[in-house]
Amino acid sequence: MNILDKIVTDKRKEVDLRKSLIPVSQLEKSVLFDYPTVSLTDKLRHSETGIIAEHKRRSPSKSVINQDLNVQDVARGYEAAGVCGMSVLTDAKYFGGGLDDLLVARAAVDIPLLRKEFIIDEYQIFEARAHGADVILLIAAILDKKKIKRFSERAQSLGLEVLLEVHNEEELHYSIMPSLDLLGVNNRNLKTFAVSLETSKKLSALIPDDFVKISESGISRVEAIQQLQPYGYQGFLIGETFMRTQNPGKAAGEFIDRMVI
Ligand SMILES: O=P(O)(O)OC[C@@H](O)[C@@H](O)c1c[nH]c2ccccc12
Repeated sequence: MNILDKIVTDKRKEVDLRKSLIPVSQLEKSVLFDYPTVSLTDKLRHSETGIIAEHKRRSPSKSVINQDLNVQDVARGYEAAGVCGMSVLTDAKYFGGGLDDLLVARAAVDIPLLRKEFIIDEYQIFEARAHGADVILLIAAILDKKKIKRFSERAQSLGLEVLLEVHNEEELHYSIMPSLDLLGVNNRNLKTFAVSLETSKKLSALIPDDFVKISESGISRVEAIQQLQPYGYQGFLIGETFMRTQNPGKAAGEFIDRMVI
């Protein structure tokens, strides 16, 4: 079993348990459920930098990245740095995150928040909405076309935007549909952890212009972004490069400063 299969197997059990504890009807009653959402798409279309900064304590590929920070500080730091949005890992077992992190970030900042999660069930979309997300991630590698359609339509009906993540041409072919807002190319292969910016370059021409394109993972230098921009990328998802430092907000701010010189 590859790591992605393992994550999905565990996620199935986790979601079934969560569902039995908190029904959708209860999530719908949460204060945040009807709270207005902010558009990441709009922010990226009007930005010259397009940085989406991630909160990630650890990962299966890198083990511990940074366990010592508090989410509120990180979120405020990212917002002050001028990022377009923040991605919050909510998976506990493999990434050390949780839905509480999303709630704390929501209380701290107004920038668009992405729930970074392995979504395999519509229930998780209701959870995302109830915990202050503006955008959800759908990973093509773990979903089929029918699910992508059902989940993305559900998300949009709840006022959320949808970022679809792909890693290869085949995934792109079956998953492009009008109910998506943002198309992300993951430079990291989630099954092998191999990282290559070439993935973003190769797939860019196959993504229709109506979607905002995001390049995800393995970005550590401004030069990488300058290489990707001519391929039409308007968003850049960066985690480790910022989270490895003691002050991710400061690192993001310095990175952005270097971009606009
Ligand atoms: O830390 P990096 O290499 O900058 O990567 C961030 C982000 O792209 C990565 O965490 C990610 C992209 N897609 C995912 C799907 C699930 C979990 C994590 C991810």
